[in-house]
Amino acid sequence: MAEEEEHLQQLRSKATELFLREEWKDSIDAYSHFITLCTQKTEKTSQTHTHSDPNHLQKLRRSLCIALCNRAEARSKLKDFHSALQDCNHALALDASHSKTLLCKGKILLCLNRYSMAMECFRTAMLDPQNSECSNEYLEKCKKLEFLSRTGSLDLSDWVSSGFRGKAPELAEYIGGVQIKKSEISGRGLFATRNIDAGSLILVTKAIAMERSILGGIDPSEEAQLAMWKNFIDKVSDFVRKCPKTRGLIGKLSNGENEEELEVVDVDLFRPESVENVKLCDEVDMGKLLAILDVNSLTEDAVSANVLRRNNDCYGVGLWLLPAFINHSCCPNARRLHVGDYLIVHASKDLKAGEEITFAYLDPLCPLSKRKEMSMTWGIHCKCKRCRFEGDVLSKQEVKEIEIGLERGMDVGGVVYKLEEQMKKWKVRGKEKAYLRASFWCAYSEVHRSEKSMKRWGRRIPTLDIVVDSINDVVGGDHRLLKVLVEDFNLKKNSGGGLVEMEKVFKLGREVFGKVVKKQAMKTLLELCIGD
Ligand SMILES: C[S@@+](CC[C@H](N)C(=O)[O-])C[C@H]1O[C@@H](n2cnc3c(N)ncnc32)[C@H](O)[C@@H]1O
Repeated sequence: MAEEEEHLQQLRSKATELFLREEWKDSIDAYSHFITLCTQKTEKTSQTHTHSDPNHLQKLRRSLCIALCNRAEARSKLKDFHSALQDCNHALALDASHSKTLLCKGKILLCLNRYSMAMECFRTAMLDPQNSECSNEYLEKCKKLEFLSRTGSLDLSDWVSSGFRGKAPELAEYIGGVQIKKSEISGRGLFATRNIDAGSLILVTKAIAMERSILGGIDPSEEAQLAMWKNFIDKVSDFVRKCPKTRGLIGKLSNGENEEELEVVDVDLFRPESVENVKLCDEVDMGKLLAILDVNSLTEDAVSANVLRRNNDCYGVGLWLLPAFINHSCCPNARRLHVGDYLIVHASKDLKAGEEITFAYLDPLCPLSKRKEMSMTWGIHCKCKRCRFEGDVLSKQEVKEIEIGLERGMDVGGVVYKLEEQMKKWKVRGKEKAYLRASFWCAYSEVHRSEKSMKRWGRRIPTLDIVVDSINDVVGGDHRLLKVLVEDFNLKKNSGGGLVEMEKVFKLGREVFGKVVKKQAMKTLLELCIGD
């Protein structure tokens, strides 16, 4: 008996030592060994009641509770949140008021963005004077995040005003008025359930996994990209293995095949607090997982990420679950912004209830042929209204000549003039005119930048603000259009005018960056936009 006690004592000391040295994996193994033996001993003792010390059972339970709590903490350090939570629940079943476990469980729930549940833990942990100060700090943080996640009232102003320097602001997951439905574009899509005005927040989602790499230069080597992609896959598969909920949800994403037959998923499953309702799936095989990542992963190419990348050549790839239901359109109505591991999606046009929310997976200010080429990498064959219209027009000899002329370095003013004249002849108006202008944006912007071209063509082609307005109407906010407007505004401001232009700039600014910043921070963004 004494030998058994001594062995347990030694095991516990070894596990604690490893834990204090932050050797998480080894300490988990040592605690697991201790927990198994201690559980057996506890059961035996409680069955026989033969031990002379009446406090013995209580001591064993206490040791078991502490060991489970420490293993939970070690597991959470390795991001094995599911098993860590199980340990916490087991420990709390032994002692419901064990404040260290309550604190540990609260922190894990906070990492999983389950704010209300975390708050409960911190409130109870506060009852222990030893942990009350720390629990209170966490409780306050949790309250703020819970409010953010309920209301979506995000404000990135301070961070933006500092030029994205320093620590990114604490964000919370938020799901606005959206639902997943069958889409006419392909498979399932994300739809607005209420009217959402341009600039308003739609979603804030934390990545399942992200990999960032300092790739150096604008054209990183294939080797560096492959290494980053491999690390990313390892991270996702590790997470999927450890977390049944994530496994269940990833299994619902498209792998690019038979999309029309895929199940329409309830958006509530993606709320961090609604864990228990997910129908768990045992396994996602590696082949399917790779296909899913291929179809649904996003690179960090949004504006804030670009700014970050400019500072340190950082480049990232990640998987965000709910945004993975957003289909592509060449006339998108939503944009994304990256902040840390979070993806922020906002409306870049006014959305009507019932309307499908779409991103541009590829540059919408490109000619159809280029867009087709780029969409091959996504494995999609876009059949949006714009592509269908341009497909018809492009078969016309005159447009072919315009394209060839551009490729051969023909005077851009002449190209724009010819295109505008042809559109008049074919009676192309409104949106359709904007489709073609968007496709030839390069030529429009170049001619307006060149004094020489403007002298020659200026009076025969539409002004830049007419072009920007019409393109903006179909592609939603775009930073290149914004840059033009800001430059125009600066010119007019210097000659004493510019109020109307300023209003336009701020409107387009909200479409490009979202309403997540105050006016002062928007000015910083506009300056960055010009500098690009
Ligand atoms: C990120 S998923 C979007 C959600 C997907 N429709 C679903 O049901 O899960 C990307 C896949 O959707 C399809 N897709 C998205 N936009 C498309 C478009 N404009 N045209 C054709 N297919 C599209 C393609 O199969 C693509 O690989």
